[in-house]
Amino acid sequence: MPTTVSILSNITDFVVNEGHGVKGLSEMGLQTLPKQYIQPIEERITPTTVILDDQIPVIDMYNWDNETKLIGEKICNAAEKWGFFQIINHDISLDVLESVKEATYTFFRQPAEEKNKYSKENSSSNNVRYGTSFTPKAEKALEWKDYLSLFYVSDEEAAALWPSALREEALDFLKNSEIVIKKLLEALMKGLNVKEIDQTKESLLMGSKRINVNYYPKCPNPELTVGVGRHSDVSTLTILLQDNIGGLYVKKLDSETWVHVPPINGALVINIGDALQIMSNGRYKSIEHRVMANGSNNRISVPIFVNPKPSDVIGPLAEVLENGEEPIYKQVLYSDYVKHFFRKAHDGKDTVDFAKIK
Ligand SMILES: COc1cc(/C=C/C(=O)SCCNC(=O)CCNC(=O)[C@H](O)C(C)(C)COP(=O)(O)OP(=O)(O)OC[C@H]2O[C@@H](n3cnc4c(N)ncnc43)[C@H](O)[C@@H]2OP(=O)(O)O)ccc1O
Ligand SMILES: O=C(O)CCC(=O)C(=O)O
Ligand SMILES: [Fe+2]
Repeated sequence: MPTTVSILSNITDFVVNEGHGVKGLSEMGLQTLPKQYIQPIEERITPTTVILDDQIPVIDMYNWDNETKLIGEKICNAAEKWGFFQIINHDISLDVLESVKEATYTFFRQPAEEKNKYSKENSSSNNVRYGTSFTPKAEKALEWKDYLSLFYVSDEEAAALWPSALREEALDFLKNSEIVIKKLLEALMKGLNVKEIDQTKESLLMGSKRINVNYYPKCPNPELTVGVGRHSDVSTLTILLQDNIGGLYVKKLDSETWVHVPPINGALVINIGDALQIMSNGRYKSIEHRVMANGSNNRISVPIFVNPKPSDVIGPLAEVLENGEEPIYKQVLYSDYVKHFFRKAHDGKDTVDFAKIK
């Protein structure tokens, strides 16, 4: 049985290689944050940069069938001004949402040896990955988060490869989100002058999906570290289910200030990702966000990343450039873009420079 002292002398082994994660560290009852997790001051979330008198829009989807245009305009406005919004009355049942949250706990409660079967080193597939922080090998300071990441290929592959602790519940959330994803994309495309989402567009906008489950355990000295560092998602859009703890912060456009995303029971947080920022030639904003660690509670979240297919080439859509607008992004192979994102530590909005016309 390793002692606390021996674990602390080799944090990376215990947390990363043996698969105990930060959950394992947290459950040892640490009083002080290990030095590996101490973030530089400029990366910590401090009250001085958080504003309380503004928040991301909350959009009610209840009357979608009768008010498609009005609700669609609110969605496009939010995508341009905030890049983030919450939706309520979206038609995914509370049961589905509660079940996937519970299953997330079921997965993370398992022993480290069980979860570590899905680590990068041990997983039988690149499409299923359990890990901690973001990309520990490339990070100067680690992030206080464990995750399981599941790339959806087919129900058959999920049945064969996804952990049974959450397979059904994750698939249910994915399947039930399909209708609202299509509504959101339909509205966003109308705002870009795209009349119809044909097969090519469907692949570009939602050709692949990844569902992550994130676990942020209670943290000693939460003010010195982060749950997730500043980043924008590389998706087309992300649908995020969060629990009632809070801690997600979003950067306000064209400012150095941040707003908190308050948990609303039954709501989903939607954000525009880099792929849609690029396709819209910068009209829709893929906004930086980050997660604060929490000193009193464990927190979980479940994002679904709706993406182009890895083999798609993305760039500003022809419909957006029709009026003579100059493209600010070039055409890039989506899998190259994602690999670039995953190979470096979180660095705010720098990923999108990969696609910028210099
Ligand atoms: C984990 O914490 C996160 C995650 C995020 C995610 C935000 C998103 O927006 S995810 C949306 C991602 N898009 C897709 O999944 C699109 C489709 N997928 C692909 O194109 C490919 O699966 C691939 C991701 C490009 C992987 O390609 P492949 O060639 O098969 O694999 P590798 O060469 O091994 O991967 C390249 C490089 O990335 C690392 N990596 C791969 N997958 C993940 C993953 N799920 N999580 C973390 N890291 C991953 C892999 O280790 C490789 O790095 P090396 O250093 O080993 O070369 C947002 C915020 C978070 O905190
Ligand atoms: O946990 C959250 O609230 C956000 C997580 C996130 O930004 C991500 O996984 O990309
Ligand atoms: Fe994110």
